[in-house]
Amino acid sequence: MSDPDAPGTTSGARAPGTTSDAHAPGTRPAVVLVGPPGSGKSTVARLLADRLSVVARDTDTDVEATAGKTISDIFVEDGEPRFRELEREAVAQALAEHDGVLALGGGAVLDAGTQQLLAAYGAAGGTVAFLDVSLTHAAPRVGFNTSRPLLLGNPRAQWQSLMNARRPVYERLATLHVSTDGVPPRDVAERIAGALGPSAEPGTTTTPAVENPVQEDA
Ligand SMILES: Nc1ncnc2c1ncn2[C@@H]1O[C@H](COP(=O)(O)OP(=O)(O)OP(=O)(O)O)[C@@H](O)[C@H]1O
Ligand SMILES: O=C(O)C1=C[C@@H](O)[C@@H](O)[C@H](O)C1
Ligand SMILES: [Mg+2]
Repeated sequence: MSDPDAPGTTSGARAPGTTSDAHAPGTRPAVVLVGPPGSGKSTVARLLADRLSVVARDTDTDVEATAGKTISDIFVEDGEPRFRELEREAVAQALAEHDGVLALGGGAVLDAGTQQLLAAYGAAGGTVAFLDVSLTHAAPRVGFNTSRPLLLGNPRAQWQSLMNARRPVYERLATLHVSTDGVPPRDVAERIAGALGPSAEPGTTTTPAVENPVQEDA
């Protein structure tokens, strides 16, 4: 059994009121990863956390820990609205207390409150990285099996439909846009680490290579 707080591990949800990561007031994630299913958020979060010597956290894992069941079971037994409620709470809690790499569930950005929190985090200098991927590259990664309840039925069409609806949101909230098509997860993590700049690159003075600066909405 690995140490849950070791660098690169994915931490789960904590009991309300606990502070096992010893977060100081004002603490925020080093980076938040957003993107559709199969974009590599969970995978890259672990690799990037290793790279930065911090802890990775995944709101999907947090929701499952809180509910005591898998996301698929939450969808079937409690419905998507209940899942989204648990997800909204998990995201808010993680944004408030996690100081490592934070991977969000693919649809977390659809919630208006979450959008506000992410916009404020980005405006305050936080990094929201949108892991972009095309259907062609997402398909073999996701495998389109039953563990992703929203992709049941016609997985390819469902994925593309989700992505079409969400792309504007991902792009609006992102402060960093990383295309992952044909890019191995480790290289995706490396690109993000490079974009985070000197604070994530001890001993260097490299200018952050932000590929897609924040776009302010009117
Ligand atoms: N850049 C990449 N290139 C090739 N395969 C990748 C890449 N990123 C992730 N994968 C693979 O794709 C699969 C899905 O990745 P992962 O679970 O990290 O995606 P996700 O964005 O977290 O999806 P979800 O939104 O469903 O949680 C994994 O098998 C992973 O190894
Ligand atoms: O894209 C989505 O809406 C989802 C993605 C997964 O990360 C899970 O959060 C869940 O399966 C829903
Ligand atoms: Mg994931």
